[in-house]
Amino acid sequence: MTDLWQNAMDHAVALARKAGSVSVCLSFCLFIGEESVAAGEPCVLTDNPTWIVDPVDGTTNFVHGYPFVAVSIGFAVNRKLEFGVVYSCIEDKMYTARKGQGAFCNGQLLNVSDQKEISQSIIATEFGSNRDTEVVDKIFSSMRKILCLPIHGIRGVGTAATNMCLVASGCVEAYYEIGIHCWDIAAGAIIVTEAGGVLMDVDGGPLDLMSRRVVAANNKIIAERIVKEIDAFTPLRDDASTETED
Ligand SMILES: Nc1ncnc2c1ncn2[C@@H]1O[C@H](CO)[C@@H](O)[C@H]1OP(=O)(O)O
Ligand SMILES: [Mg+2]
Repeated sequence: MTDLWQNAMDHAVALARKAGSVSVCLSFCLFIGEESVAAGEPCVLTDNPTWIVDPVDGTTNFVHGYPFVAVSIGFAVNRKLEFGVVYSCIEDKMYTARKGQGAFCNGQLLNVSDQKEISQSIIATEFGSNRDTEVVDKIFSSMRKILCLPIHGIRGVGTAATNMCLVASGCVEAYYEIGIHCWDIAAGAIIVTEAGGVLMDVDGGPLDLMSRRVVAANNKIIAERIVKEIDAFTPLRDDASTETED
């Protein structure tokens, strides 16, 4: 039987190669994109097939020439991700994952790290974009507590999509951040789970794509260990102005 979404995924791969020029929509699909939402389009995830796109993830990096920028294309049906494509443009790394079929980087199968000891782990996170001192204090407090568990180190390449692919690749054990948007993490989310990893909210509950909070980890042990140390806060949801009743 023809795999309809595989065809769509191949289309996404081809488009991601044209980094920065993504303007894609099948006629029956909805679209959530950083630029379209900034232009006033709704940001609501329904059961309809929906593209969730960030044409340039790592905008600050891009502006400064810091060499990590990604195109992120997720595709959800019935609010569940069917596939994800992240193209790390400068590195020329194409990460792909189709539900139930594994995660790949340039065609090589990806597996998360099998590390269970937090003290042997590298954790990725970011300082974020919010400069309110209360928020910055919470971000530093979380980092301080996690660093002093202790862990091997903290990293972050400035793009959520790439940070998640690094979890999928086994280079870092986990990535967490508060303040990102659904288009930053949608594609990376399925790449992480297809590589064997787990996703959760920063309070340990299930991931909510619209909540602007994410923990992606190689396993539940590491995820739950860092959740204990995160000073959580609650940014305005991505779907705040468009929430519909279920
Ligand atoms: N207002 C903002 N400023 C900077 N980074 C932001 C942001 N909102 C979300 N992010 C995302 O957070 C991560 C870095 O902390 C990046 O994936 C970045 O995506 P962006 O480059 O597409 O904006
Ligand atoms: Mg982004």
